[in-house]
Amino acid sequence: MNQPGLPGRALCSGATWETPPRALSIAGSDSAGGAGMHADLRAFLTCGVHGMTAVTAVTVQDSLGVKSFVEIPAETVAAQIEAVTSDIGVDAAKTGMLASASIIRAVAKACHQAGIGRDAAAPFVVDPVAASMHGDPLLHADALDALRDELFPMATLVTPNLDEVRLLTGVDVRTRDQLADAARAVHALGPQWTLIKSGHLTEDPECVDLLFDGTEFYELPGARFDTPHTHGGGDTMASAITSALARGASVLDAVRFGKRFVQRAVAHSYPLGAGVGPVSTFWRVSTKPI
Ligand SMILES: Nc1ncnc2c1ncn2[C@@H]1O[C@H](COP(=O)(O)OP(=O)(O)OP(=O)(O)O)[C@@H](O)[C@H]1O
Ligand SMILES: Cc1ncc(COP(=O)(O)O)c(N)n1
Repeated sequence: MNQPGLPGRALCSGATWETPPRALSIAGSDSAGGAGMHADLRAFLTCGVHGMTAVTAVTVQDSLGVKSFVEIPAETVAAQIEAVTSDIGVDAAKTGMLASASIIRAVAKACHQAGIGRDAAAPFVVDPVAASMHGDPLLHADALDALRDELFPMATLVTPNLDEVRLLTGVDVRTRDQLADAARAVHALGPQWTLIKSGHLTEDPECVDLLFDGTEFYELPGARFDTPHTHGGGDTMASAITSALARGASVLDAVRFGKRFVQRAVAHSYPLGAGVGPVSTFWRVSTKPI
């Protein structure tokens, strides 16, 4: 759904800027700046994509966990999606924290109307965020059915971690060779592609994620870095994938790019506060003196 942007605007000495691909994050905010829509916008920027947001919830969060959150009314979430997609357009979208069943239903309807989804013009990445890495819930327990029934069948790609796999399907993955069972069980919920992330297999010396299209399995190998600072890793990966999709990549290429991107982000993670620090995209931007 690449629509021509406004004509490039002359800045200085003949320079012009063209409208970059446009990606939409439907997610919660993280006051600590590590995860959620903050991570999404950083990944979009560093992947050369214009980022837009539909905020679903405002969390009170620091490096030690989520203290509380307030939800945005479902109709306001839908209105944000409607506003930006009808005026600006969208080349790919992703979801993160959705908080409640009513927000999920509103997102599904608004995305369908905006041409976002597996059978629509703009690819749709559903990251089924259920809890923070500290275990604080970010999704009401009664919203799982809505996630499974309304959103998964619309998704171009779903990207659960192993806790989310267990919540959604009951499959409990303890070793790498059980990832394929998890991928089959998640895939049965209706997405076009399924990516099972292996970050929580902490006994495994590597981080080998598994991608499945319903027929073929694709292993995504990667080193496991010895760092506790992986806050926002899932959001960063899903947003890098969404950026690549917005730029026209195939799902397989986009996921391979997302894996390389998050690997480097984990490798450059840093401590922050008294708890867990974020993965970093600083390696993609200039740190020259200002
Ligand atoms: N210590 C690590 N070293 C290298 N890669 C990692 C590490 N931890 C996670 N990853 C990778 O980061 C990506 C995110 O995986 P993970 O399973 O942690 O998702 P998540 O739980 O949704 O992330 P988040 O921490 O944001 O909740 C995957 O590609 C995973 O393999
Ligand atoms: C708003 C928001 N969205 C997502 C996460 C998950 O990230 P993590 O699992 O790294 O805590 C989070 N903590 N906050």
